Amino acid sequence: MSASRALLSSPHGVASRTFTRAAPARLAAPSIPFARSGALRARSAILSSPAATVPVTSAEPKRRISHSVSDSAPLAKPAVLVAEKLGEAGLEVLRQFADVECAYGMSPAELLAKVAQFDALIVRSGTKVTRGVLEAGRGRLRVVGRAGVGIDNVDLQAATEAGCLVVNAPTANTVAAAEHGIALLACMARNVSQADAALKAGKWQRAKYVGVSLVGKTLAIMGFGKVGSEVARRAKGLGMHVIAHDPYAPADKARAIGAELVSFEEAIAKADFISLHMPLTPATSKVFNDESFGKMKTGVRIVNVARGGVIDEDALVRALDSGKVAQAALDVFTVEPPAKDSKLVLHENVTVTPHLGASTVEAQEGVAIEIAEAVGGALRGELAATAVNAPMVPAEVMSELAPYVSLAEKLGRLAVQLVAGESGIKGVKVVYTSARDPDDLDTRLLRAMVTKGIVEPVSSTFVNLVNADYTAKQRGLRIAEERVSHDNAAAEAPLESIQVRLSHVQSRFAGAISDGGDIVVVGRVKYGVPHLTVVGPYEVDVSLEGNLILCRQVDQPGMIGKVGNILGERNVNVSFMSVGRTSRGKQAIMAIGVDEEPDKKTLEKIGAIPAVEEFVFLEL
Ligand SMILES: NC(=O)C1=CN([C@@H]2O[C@H](COP(=O)(O)OP(=O)(O)OC[C@H]3O[C@@H](n4cnc5c(N)ncnc54)[C@H](O)[C@@H]3O)[C@@H](O)[C@H]2O)C=CC1
Ligand SMILES: O=C(O)C(=O)COP(=O)(O)O
Repeated sequence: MSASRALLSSPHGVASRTFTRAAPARLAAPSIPFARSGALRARSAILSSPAATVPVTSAEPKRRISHSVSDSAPLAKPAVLVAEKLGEAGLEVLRQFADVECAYGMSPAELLAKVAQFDALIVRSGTKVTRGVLEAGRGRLRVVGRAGVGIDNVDLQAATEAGCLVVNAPTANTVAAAEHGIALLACMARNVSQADAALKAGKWQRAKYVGVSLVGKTLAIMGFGKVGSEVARRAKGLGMHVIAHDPYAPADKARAIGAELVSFEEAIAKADFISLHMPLTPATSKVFNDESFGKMKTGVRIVNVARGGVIDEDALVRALDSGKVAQAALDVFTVEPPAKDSKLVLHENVTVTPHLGASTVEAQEGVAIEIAEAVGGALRGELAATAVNAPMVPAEVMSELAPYVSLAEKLGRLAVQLVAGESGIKGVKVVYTSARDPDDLDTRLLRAMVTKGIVEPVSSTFVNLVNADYTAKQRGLRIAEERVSHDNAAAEAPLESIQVRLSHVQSRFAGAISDGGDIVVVGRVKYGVPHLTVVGPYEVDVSLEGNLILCRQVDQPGMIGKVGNILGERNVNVSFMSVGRTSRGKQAIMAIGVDEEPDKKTLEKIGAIPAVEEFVFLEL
């Protein structure tokens, strides 16, 4: 049996059965059951790490990466460069297996000059691990450890190209960030930093610094993930009314904490205080801008311990000057450190801290240990649950399976980008249609890819084969699977189609909602390329490459030409176009593959065509 066939083998042995997998309670190295001989080889290949250059056999107790040293040769200790302050407890862990050099405050040139002498580099948010750094380290540098959550300072693509594994420490600083959010909230409301500065300057100004109370006020938490939900818990304890906006969070998780999930518009309109906890993604970049500030209550107060880039900082200065926003408390900035003459930082109604969210003794100890262990494990070639750029499957297994793996991820990405509103994702169902023997369909890898597609575009979590089920469980995503037999015994392809269904969820594109009220997308592989074949009730056929515009319109002649012309005029190259309709003369949808993202004006022009009822731009 081929490696890819082995990957699809199943222990279940029953066709057309429905089963819901409960994700494992504890994270463990995955055990993938295989029914046939040859499977073990495939299994060990799947589990070997990204930089794997030596395929290993299942008999080996530990898996290794990129070591050319034979087992009998004495192994030199790896060298680890720690470029930013790391907790002593983590340094102790590192020293047990590595020669450790701490070189804090290096200039970019110093880092470039040094990095080639090390097997691993550990950083926090203050060091830019650029393509140049990764190229300078090529040949020796195998692991970059980010002692914290956000990896926006690491060039992931360059790391992957250099065969360098990037690991992070995503959980140990959650509580610290939440506590800092609460600290800023209270400080801001009571003018603590302004009053402190005044008193130290000899001014006793009790009347000037009358604050506002928190109890009974409405706090909107934007981004109900790890940090946001901890802030919610604490704010409830302060007697605040907590609402939250997170289109991808499960409503029952919010309910359990006593927070109500609402739409973006409702959250910002109702809030007295707004606390930001979403990751910086293309969708959240500058989402707090003139328009959104305009919709807030006059006198709203804003806290940001997420990433500076989610706020248009010039617009915030304008809103502070006009009094629309009464106060802001900021731990993070678009550029760090911000300019010394930054109007925002110097604004009298703004409280600032220099990216201190994760900076508690306890969090730094936790993060340091978490990253030291992750780096140690990665250097030994063990599986890294917190690997950020680990590919799911090594090359030899990918040959036949690659398009299905990509299809599963892209359907997940597509489905999650269609989600809108306040209800959150209640459940995910993946339906595989296959002509293969039921024993030959283990869907673990495909399920992991769907999870990756759903989670990564909207969070700071990175999903790989090791952590997929754990991540889904942690986020409250219940992923049910169904396998449907396809009656085509001669079919060579492992799968006919994959359907991803998000149950009872609101959508940015009503055309993606099926009869049952679910967002439904279906795809299949054609000529080795993943294609989208169904959206909601509509059949389409568009290759899943580049980006996609979905457009719902009244079924009438000339629509393709109109939309095509608008895109052509703006130099947007159309790679694919397909129209699907439920019945003649009623409604149709157009799926248009485009190489580049059309600008706002172009999209508005498409929306202005009278027969167009709705449209959405999706990144694949
Ligand atoms: N200031 C500091 O020192 C620290 C900052 N952070 C930052 O805090 C942020 C949150 O971190 P975690 O909670 O660990 O991440 P997380 O991934 O657990 O949570 C992020 C949440 O935001 C939601 N989200 C995504 N797009 C959204 C949108 N458009 N609108 C509303 N919600 C959206 C996601 O569904 C997810 O639930 C990250 O940006 C992280 O880098 C984290 C730790 C320390
Ligand atoms: O973990 C994160 O995302 C943070 O923002 C913390 O950054 P730091 O490690 O304190 O430089």
